[in-house]
Amino acid sequence: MTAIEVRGLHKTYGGRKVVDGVSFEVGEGEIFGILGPNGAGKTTTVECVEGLRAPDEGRVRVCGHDPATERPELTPLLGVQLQESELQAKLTVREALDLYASFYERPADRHALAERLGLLPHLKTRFGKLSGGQKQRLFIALALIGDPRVVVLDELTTGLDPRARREVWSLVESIRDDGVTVLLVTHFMEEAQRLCDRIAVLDRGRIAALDTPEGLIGRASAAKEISFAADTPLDPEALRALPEAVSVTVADGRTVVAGTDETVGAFVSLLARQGVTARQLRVADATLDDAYLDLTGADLR
Ligand SMILES: Nc1ncnc2c1ncn2[C@@H]1O[C@H](COP(=O)(O)OP(=O)(O)OP(=O)(O)O)[C@@H](O)[C@H]1O
Repeated sequence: MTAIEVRGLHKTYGGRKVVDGVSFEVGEGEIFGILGPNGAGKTTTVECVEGLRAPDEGRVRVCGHDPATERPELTPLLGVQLQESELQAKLTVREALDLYASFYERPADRHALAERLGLLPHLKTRFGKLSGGQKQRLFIALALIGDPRVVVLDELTTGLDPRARREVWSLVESIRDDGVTVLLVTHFMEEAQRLCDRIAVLDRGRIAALDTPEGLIGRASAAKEISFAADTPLDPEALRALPEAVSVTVADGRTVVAGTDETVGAFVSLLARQGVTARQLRVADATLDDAYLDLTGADLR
């Protein structure tokens, strides 16, 4: 079943189109990522899904409801974690959970939720005293407190250290394992690659690509990257002539050849023919970063 449907979404601010015909569908139980450079229109798109902004044009449905006009029907079905959320510094974790639970007719079990998110030891801690990771876990708890079918998470792990980020990823996976559909806005390639079933790459208000992480990586112009140092320099022209070689660069004594599996095979034969020994030889697969750069010309790293 389709959990989220977005068709021909348009949004203009002051004569400038920031969302320009965006369409996608998210299946029930899917983690769907929206990735793109700053200002690409990601937040505007998800805020239309959340009913926080009204589209100028287009159709948006969440669990079959129009977020712009069917807010009461949608409230128990949709959980939202806002970008740069803040709570009153003096509010304790328990008070925040109680307050948000009071918005719903049938809230989730607060104790079970706090336990699952590792918040039980912090119930009496004031929001202002929580670490970044603890705050993010609380925001996830608040997004889940209405026991929703769909949850929107916008830049969830920005500002977290690598350990806290991984903890949050495991939580997102466990949410999905419970059958909840997740719409995730992220700036992190590793996060998108690890978590998302499918990703829409948004660029200047349009979808530049929509595919599985593997499918997107397959679109990178170079699927393999060979890098090495050689005592006897290899002729760059011979390297450029390798089948399917996309580029050859030499810097600080290391040569990098971007290409495909076929390039790698031919490169090994070339080494043998010329009797050259390659030191510190590495062959790396293309990553989502490479595909992203090819698709948008932008660098998120
Ligand atoms: N209320 C508004 N009024 C005018 N312009 C806006 C408004 N909200 C967003 N914009 C502009 O629309 C464009 C898209 O913004 P949006 O926040 O959707 O992008 P984003 O992809 O989420 O960016 P980021 O990664 O920086 O959060 C930006 O240029 C932004 O400045």
